[in-house]
Amino acid sequence: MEDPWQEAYDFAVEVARGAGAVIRKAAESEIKVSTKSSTVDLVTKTDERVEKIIIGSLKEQFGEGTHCFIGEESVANGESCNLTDKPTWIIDPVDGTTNFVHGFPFVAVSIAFAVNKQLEFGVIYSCLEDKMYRARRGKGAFCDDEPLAVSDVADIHKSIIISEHGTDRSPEKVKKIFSTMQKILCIPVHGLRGSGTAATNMCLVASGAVEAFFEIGIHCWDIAAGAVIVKEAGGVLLDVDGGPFDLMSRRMVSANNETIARRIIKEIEIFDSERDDAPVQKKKK
Ligand SMILES: Nc1ncnc2c1ncn2[C@@H]1O[C@H](CO)[C@@H](O)[C@H]1OP(=O)(O)O
Ligand SMILES: [Mg+2]
Repeated sequence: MEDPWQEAYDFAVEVARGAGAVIRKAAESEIKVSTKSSTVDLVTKTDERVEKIIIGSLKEQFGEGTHCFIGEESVANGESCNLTDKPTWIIDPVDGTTNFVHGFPFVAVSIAFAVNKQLEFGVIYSCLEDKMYRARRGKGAFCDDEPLAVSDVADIHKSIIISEHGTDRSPEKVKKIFSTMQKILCIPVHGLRGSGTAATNMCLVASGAVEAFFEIGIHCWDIAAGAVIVKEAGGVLLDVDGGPFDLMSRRMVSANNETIARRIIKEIEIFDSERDDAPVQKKKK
């Protein structure tokens, strides 16, 4: 078969659009909030409902036996988070749940697809802005059919960098996060930002609106689709220690180029976070 995954790619775009419409509608009604690992780790009925809709549609289209599914809420409910060679969908139904709860206007549906552990395509629908980002390996990245390209800034002093604070409030981790941000701010850079969703942050790198986004603590479903979009827009992905990007490692630097990525890496204070594919799966965040 010449182009085996085009149908899956097109279908993912439509599924993301439909899921985004459900989220938009839910954002207009009363949002009932529960918590997962801590009081700041939020989940809503919409997260669970939208994940069921997405996985249900994909299973109906592609069959349950041949394709595997890694979804944020399924993993929180005890399902496995192992990436195998099988065709695998990696799904975050509502990336930016805290934003969704507060009405902060960046919320994204993130759907990625990997085969033989290689990411084939990624779709991110920023549903409150109504922007559809997508990329297929080797075929470029787009936002609503406009090609995307990363910024050409190579001087860190002329950059905007995104990072986030995560959901862990242990003082040692928060201290490292703020110390890293302080060091980067004082390089100095033009500014620090954060949209509250890793998926949208990666789209901002791919669009050239910022030069880099890095974070420790994120999960594979937060960054899988964004990884394809950043790469296809001409950007780079690295581990926070400068090694190769590892989707299951819960940490990542995405940037417009390697010079910017490596300059940021010099300042990052690394802290531990259990891998997504750690042998014993607990409820974690
Ligand atoms: N423990 C964690 N630490 C850091 N970021 C996390 C995190 N858990 C989830 N994230 C994700 O990182 C971004 C903000 O830090 C969001 O995309 C958020 O996804 P979520 O909204 O789906 O939970
Ligand atoms: Mg997420």
